[in-house]
Amino acid sequence: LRRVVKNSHPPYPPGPKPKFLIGNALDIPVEGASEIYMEWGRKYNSGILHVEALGNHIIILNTVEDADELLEKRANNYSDRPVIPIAKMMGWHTQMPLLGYNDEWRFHRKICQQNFRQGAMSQYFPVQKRKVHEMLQGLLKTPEEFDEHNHMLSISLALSSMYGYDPISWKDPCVQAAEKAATLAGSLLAPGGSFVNIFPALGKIPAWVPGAISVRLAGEVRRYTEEMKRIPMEYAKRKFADETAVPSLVADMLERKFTEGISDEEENAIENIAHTVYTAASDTTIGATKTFFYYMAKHPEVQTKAQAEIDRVVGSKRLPDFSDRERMPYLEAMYREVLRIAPPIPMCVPHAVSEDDYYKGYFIPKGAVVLANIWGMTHDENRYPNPYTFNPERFLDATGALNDDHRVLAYGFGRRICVGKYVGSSTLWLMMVSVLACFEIERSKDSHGNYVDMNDEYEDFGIVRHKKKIACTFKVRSEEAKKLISTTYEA
Ligand code: HEM
Repeated sequence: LRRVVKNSHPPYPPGPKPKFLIGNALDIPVEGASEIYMEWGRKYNSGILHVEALGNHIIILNTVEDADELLEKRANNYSDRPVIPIAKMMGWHTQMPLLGYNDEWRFHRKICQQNFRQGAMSQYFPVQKRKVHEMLQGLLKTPEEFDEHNHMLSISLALSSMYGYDPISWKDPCVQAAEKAATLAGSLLAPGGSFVNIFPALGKIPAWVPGAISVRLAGEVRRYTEEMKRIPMEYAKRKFADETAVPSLVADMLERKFTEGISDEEENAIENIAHTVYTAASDTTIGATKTFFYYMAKHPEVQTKAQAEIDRVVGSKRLPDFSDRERMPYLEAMYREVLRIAPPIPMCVPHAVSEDDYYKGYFIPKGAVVLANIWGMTHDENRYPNPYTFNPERFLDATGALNDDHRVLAYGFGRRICVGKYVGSSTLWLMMVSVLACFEIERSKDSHGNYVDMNDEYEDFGIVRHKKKIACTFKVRSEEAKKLISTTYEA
């Protein structure tokens, strides 16, 4: 009786009824989770939901108000991360988004904040401009390979700014290792992607045992991940020794190491951060760029308005620059709309609860995983009327100036909010404005001149969601634009 009294607590938030022994294991969605959780929200008439599978509790937050209350105001209790057994087997457990809420994470976060705060952004402008110009050059030469140019922009930008490593082609061994690691890891990290996440003991089965697929795949990810770390790190060290290193996070660390001296802890943290940025920054920026291409091809009228603003502010004698940003409200609204209509991490990176908590009369147990449904929040009709329509004007007032909705929910919440959001924002903005300054993006046509169907689907890779490949063309806007791309690139 004493145990029953001690263990009694208010109810969990509403959700599907758990089944005997397995709880909600079969209810937890594997694909399109954000839409399903929104439906549950309507069904159970609640913005906060609960499911339980094999002793693991999951809390889903469908509204900004609940996310603000728990992840922001009660951040002390909601900033941990769940332990994901397969991540350790892949060698990803030291990546910053997966670190627990502890001193190691605080130390990493401090270094990131020093390097990626808004005031430090101008140090990345030269490399961002160079990489975006390389993308324009690629789109000019081989427009049909727009998807590869998109991947190259994000991957090479991260490698260049973190290590001073400049991959020149898609076939670069480091880029290849990154692509393979990301694809395999995506499938293993997806909900239900590996039984090891549910039964950690399965991770101890040797890879050669028939059926130990997750163990084998995790081993492959680990090998590719080691390559992703080794190749650019060795390169950075070689360049430093030759005194030919260009500015980068790692070059700066090596410089300080051999002049003033730094602790092993700091050296380790910087190596981790360099590697984290390369994975955290690329998949998200690639996803947002795919969405941008898709909506431009789908909505030529939006493209025309954005190009009119670019022509008015920048003209045709130069390419756009960061100093133009403040004078381009329509482009800014478009950047916000791209991240609203398709947030690249629709269910956020999971947070975890450090201590038992009570909210709105419900019980939230210690250790519960908290999923913030970012997609659900950016498709809330009360916040964004006609949420499925791509409409940058929702971020403008009647005079065409930006309204006061400055918050980009796609970057997450509280103390774990994306620490690279200013880097992401400046890269995406410069990419969008530069591509539109130089190209018309159009739906592809068949041999009879009829538009071919656009694929409207998205697909999930682990926690990241990307637009499926689309058929579109990139036509350079003018001879002047063509010349600008070539000459700026050569300069
Ligand atoms: C469009 C671009 C991006 C989007 C949409 C995005 C989104 C996110 C989200 C949703 C989170 C989790 C937030 C939370 O847990 O509440 C996150 C975490 C993180 N992001 Fe980004 N991100 C982007 C670009 C970047 C870039 C460019 C960098 C690096 C320069 C970066 C580095 C990180 C890191 C290190 C974390 C982990 C933070 C922590 O756990 O404390 N991200 N990002």
